[in-house]
Amino acid sequence: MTPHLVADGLTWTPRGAPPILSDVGFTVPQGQILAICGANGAGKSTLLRMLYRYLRPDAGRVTLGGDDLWALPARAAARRVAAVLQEQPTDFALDVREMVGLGRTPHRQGFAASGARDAEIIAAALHRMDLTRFAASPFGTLSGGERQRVMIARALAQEPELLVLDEPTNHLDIRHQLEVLALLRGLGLTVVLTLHDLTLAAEIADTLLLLHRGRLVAHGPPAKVLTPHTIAATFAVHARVDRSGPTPRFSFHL
Ligand SMILES: Nc1ncnc2c1ncn2[C@@H]1O[C@H](COP(=O)(O)OP(=O)(O)OP(=O)(O)O)[C@@H](O)[C@H]1O
Repeated sequence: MTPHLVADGLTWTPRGAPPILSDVGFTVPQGQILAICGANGAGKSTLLRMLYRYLRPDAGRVTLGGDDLWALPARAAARRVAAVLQEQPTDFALDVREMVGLGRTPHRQGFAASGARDAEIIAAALHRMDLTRFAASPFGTLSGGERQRVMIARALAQEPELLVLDEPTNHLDIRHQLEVLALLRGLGLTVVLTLHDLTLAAEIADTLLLLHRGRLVAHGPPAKVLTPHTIAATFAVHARVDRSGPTPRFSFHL
């Protein structure tokens, strides 16, 4: 089966600095979830930026459904890839429905007003993220976790093929963490996300990629990738992996 997303040889070096990413490659089949894990500064957000067409790699390629992402017009790429980032927007004057409605922008023709179909899609995204009661609230009055759910709803309203999320469970309480991850699983979309919590990553991801100083340490099914050896190489900690339950549990020490 042809993978839906292919990243090949991704490399990026800022001017006058050492490489941030070196020859990173992976594939993600249609509808699967890839989790990227690594220490602070490992290059995870930099790698995501190449997938949502924000940072052009110095070398390497990203293809989605066989199309080179960097050869597509920006607007076409924006219809196909949605990103939920750690930095949240500051347009606090918009209400939640308007904020989610921004996800429809790449689908509009010229200055056309949003139509009934847009309104339906926005309402469905609000409902999915348990935000309907906040629809008329100003974005700026929401809690950090509620804002995070708005950003995910906005990405869903975009109806992308590929959803990229940078630490999507940040700010979320335990219930909403589990709900968001369950929702991502149920979407049927190709998803790439970064997560610091290895237990959550092992639970949600079909495949997991470990990055250390911009280089790939391991890539594959979580049970194969997350070993004491690879965790030590990635995070410089000793790890114990308890595999007695349905999903692995980790304990760490220095
Ligand atoms: N434009 C830039 N110019 C120079 N260095 C950069 C630039 N962007 C990122 N870096 C550096 O690249 C490294 C990787 O950054 P990145 O944000 O990708 O890490 P990360 O793995 O997402 O980290 P975290 O877990 O802390 O979010 C960091 O050391 C960062 O300082």
